[in-house]
Amino acid sequence: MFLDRIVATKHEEVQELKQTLHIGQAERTIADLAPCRGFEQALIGRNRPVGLIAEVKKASPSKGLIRPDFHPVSLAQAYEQAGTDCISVLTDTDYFQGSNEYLKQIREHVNAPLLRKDFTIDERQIYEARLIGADAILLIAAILTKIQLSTFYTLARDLGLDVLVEVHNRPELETVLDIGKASLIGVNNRDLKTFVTDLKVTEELIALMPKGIVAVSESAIASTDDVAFVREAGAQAVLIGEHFMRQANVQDAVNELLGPVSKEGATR
Ligand SMILES: O=P(O)(O)OC[C@@H](O)[C@@H](O)c1c[nH]c2ccccc12
Repeated sequence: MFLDRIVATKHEEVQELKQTLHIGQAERTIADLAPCRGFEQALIGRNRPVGLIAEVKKASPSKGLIRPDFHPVSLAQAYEQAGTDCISVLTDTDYFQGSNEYLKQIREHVNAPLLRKDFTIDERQIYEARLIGADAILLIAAILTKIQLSTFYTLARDLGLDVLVEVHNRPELETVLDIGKASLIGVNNRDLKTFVTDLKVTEELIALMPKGIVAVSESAIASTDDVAFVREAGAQAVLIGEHFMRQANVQDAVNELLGPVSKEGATR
């Protein structure tokens, strides 16, 4: 199964990270870094009625090569021009053809808060995320124990990072709510084990979230009807990759899907 393979690959990568990333040294370096840009805060104070995390994504295991003509910095700049609130950057190399380098380069050229999109299974990856310039990390409930979710969450916050905790079903959401730490929760409409997508997952799970959670609907959003559906279901923000990556003009695509930036932003 694909998710098991990815996690196995991550274990190998973590073994390599153990040779190159020393936690004490990382902590000292991080202490001197500029503070993170507020990722969650950017979604709360969003530029449009619905918040947008636009994703820089070259390929995926389910769709293969999505954008052959791939220039990560130009794409991120186009997203920023379009008034995206945040940007997600895939850093996994083997399955998504992403790279830490892409995130570093984007960090140098755009101001929007950045999500390091990867499969975090070890604390070292959290230090690494902060060191390459991320403002937030993703924690995927499907691949972590409750204890890992809790300790990784706290470590990330201690390093100044925001955390998007991703769930796909009710037991995962219940675990995350039971830990009681997450304020930003993403519902992945795609089952990472089967690749089946269904926007109704957003509807089902956001209904179970307490007030005060910033809810993000992730994956398979490609039309204004899709955006309207997940908003109606209570999503404050959407995470969109493939749809934008398939458009020649990414900036226009954002404005067509989400409407123009409105001064009222979240209040409308
Ligand atoms: O390209 P899409 O269908 O718009 O989806 C974006 C994002 O939600 C998706 O890339 C994603 C959501 N959760 C993940 C976890 C790992 C890798 C990728 C993802």
